[in-house]
Amino acid sequence: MKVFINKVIPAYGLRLLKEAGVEVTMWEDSAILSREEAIAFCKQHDAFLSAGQAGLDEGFFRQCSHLKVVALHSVGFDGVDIAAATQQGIPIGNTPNVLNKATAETALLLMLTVARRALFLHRKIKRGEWGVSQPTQDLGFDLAGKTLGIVGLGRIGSELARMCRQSWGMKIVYHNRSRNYEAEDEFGATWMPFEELLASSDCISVHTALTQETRGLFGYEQFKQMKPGAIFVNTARGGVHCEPDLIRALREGVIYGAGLDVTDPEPMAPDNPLLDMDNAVVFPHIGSSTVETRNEMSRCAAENILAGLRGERLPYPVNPEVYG
Ligand SMILES: NC(=O)c1ccc[n+]([C@@H]2O[C@H](COP(=O)([O-])OP(=O)(O)OC[C@H]3O[C@@H](n4cnc5c(N)ncnc54)[C@H](O)[C@@H]3O)[C@@H](O)[C@H]2O)c1
Ligand SMILES: O=C(O)[C@H](O)CO
Repeated sequence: MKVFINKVIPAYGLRLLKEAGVEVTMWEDSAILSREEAIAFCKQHDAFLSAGQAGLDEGFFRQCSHLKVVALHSVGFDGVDIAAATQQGIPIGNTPNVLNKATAETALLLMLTVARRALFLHRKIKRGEWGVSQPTQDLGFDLAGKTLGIVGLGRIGSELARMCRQSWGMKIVYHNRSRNYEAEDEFGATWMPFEELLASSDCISVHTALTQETRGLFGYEQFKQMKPGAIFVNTARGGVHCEPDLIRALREGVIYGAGLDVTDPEPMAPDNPLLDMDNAVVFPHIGSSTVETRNEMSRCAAENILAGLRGERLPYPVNPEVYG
């Protein structure tokens, strides 16, 4: 059995595959594979482990209908035509839960960095502007005791809520498609309509998947409905906010600041205005980028591949309906 891997994944997951006798081809070049190149490789293999690949659409799955499994090295599966994979009988797997803490920590890091103006202050020292500090100078604001609004209180949103409630005593409000009663019981989270959450939160963190419903959910009108002193954080997908609207809101001081781990497109161009703004911080999509978490993600992906190759149900299935 042969698996094609389109990027370099941790040795941890690779070892699981090799120890099980799977023949591995891994694309180690820094040049990203085109959709056509990925299809050509997949045609020579029984399974595909994808750490982000453009064009996993209806045509891809039609041309690669022989694949016994496609294992994503991510929890998110936007950009993958799941219905088309299911139609071709291909199980898709992902890596849920193992990255909750790392991604929630990234959101928290962005919240703190923006609230305390950390990047601006770092640049100030670099410019030689660390003079006599005045007690009224370079002030940020406390997260402690403030209201955190979470849009999408699923696995990662709940982890962030837990951290912020337990360690910062933040009040948690949320908007989700359905009520999350466990979270309400565990950390007193309060569900509210989207508009009410916008107006009530000192910090808003986005944790929904990117779907037709959530694309462009945050535009200028939504930023205007937020408190003028509020922070916007997005570690979900860049498509959930409208970037030109965010830039306008930040320039006009409509909101206090923004922290982004995700942008649209990725990678962000080096001349993007957000990179020069003192009230914005951008990370290059590193939510799950810790050694421990990436090892665990590679384990999940390898286990999905092995189960798929054996014709067994995937341990972390995205489309369980494929089993009928
Ligand atoms: N920055 C990163 O590196 C990184 C890492 C992991 C995940 N992510 C992103 O985070 C997303 C969330 O991951 P998760 O594991 O917590 O997923 P999840 O499915 O557990 O949580 C998503 C939540 O959003 C809710 N939701 C969906 N559509 C909604 C809508 N229109 N309005 C309100 N709520 C809605 C769902 O009900 C669910 O509770 C992923 O889809 C991925 O895009 C990013
Ligand atoms: O969805 C995910 O898991 C991340 O965004 C990719 O690492």
